[in-house]
Amino acid sequence: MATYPHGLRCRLVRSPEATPSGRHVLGRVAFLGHHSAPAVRAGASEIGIHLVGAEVERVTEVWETDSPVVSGMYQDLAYAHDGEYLFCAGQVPEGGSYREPVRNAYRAAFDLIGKLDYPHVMRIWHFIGDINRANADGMEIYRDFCLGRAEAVDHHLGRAGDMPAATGIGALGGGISWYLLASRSGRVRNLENPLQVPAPSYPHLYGPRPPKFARATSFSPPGIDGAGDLFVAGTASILGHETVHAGDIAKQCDVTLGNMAMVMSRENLLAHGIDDGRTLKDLRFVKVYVRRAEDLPVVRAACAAAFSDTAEIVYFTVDICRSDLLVEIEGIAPYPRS
Ligand SMILES: O=C(O)c1cccc(O)c1
Ligand SMILES: CC(=O)C(=O)O
Repeated sequence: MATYPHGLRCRLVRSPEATPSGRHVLGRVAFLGHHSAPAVRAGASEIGIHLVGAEVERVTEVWETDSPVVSGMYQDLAYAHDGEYLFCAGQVPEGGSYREPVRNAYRAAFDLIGKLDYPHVMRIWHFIGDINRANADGMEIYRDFCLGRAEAVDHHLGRAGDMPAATGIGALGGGISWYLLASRSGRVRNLENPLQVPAPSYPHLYGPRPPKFARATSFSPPGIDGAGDLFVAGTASILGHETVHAGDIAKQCDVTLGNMAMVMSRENLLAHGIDDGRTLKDLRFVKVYVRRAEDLPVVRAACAAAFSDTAEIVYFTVDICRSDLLVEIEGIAPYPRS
């Protein structure tokens, strides 16, 4: 993915293969037909997320570095780190309420980040079973999750503390599976999108505490100018804070892609003090989440037109954090651009 010293690299692997020589695996995220608990396997942190039916191609996202890795378990979190990068994965079991277990899981991760000294979190992913269903108290599970996360973030960063680009999406299995990437000395800058209200400022209409994430995160290792690796958060058909084009998959794709293009644009990077600019064609690793399987052909066509032929694009059929959203897309535009 990147050619700077201490390179962090992502690969999407469709069948088991050997790690290229000189590379070391920090984390493996296997998208499977079942969940598997975070564990250390062959020296790397590994988690299995139930995101595909038995009939669908399985894929593993592999995070590699070029320095040797130390791995271990910390309170149910499986982690690996190389002196510059930390990968950490966790799973909150299925239950009637997520507020407290999510708060505890986030606290464990903040503790680990502090203890190991990787203060710059650059990206987080969460896969939430029954995301649109009610918990035992009648609150939508996504809102319940957001509440626990917001409380942990308040505690560790303070109310104004900002969080990096994230994904919060459905899963086929229950509970919450999640993983993050952090760095020791790189520079993390969280970006907003002028077309969207920052998620942490969403009105109470969407739940008692807002989702704490940025629209994109620029990660620059020491010595690299510009945006470095640009992580674009899970993005959907939201303008301002409102869902637009409920029920219309083609229009939701257009708005989603427009939001992604805007957050990466030169205009937006300059507005955040970053002298750089990217387009949808710079995205190399794209995950596309589609609520209804019957919408896949329309979404595939929109993505094929928008993204580069050399982009790796993976499609999953899962629920999305608002019941009226039909599609959500995330991606990574790595440094250097090609
Ligand atoms: O709550 C989140 O972290 C989140 C982030 C991005 C998209 C999304 O649907 C949810
Ligand atoms: C996708 C989503 O949940 C958001 O942008 O708020």
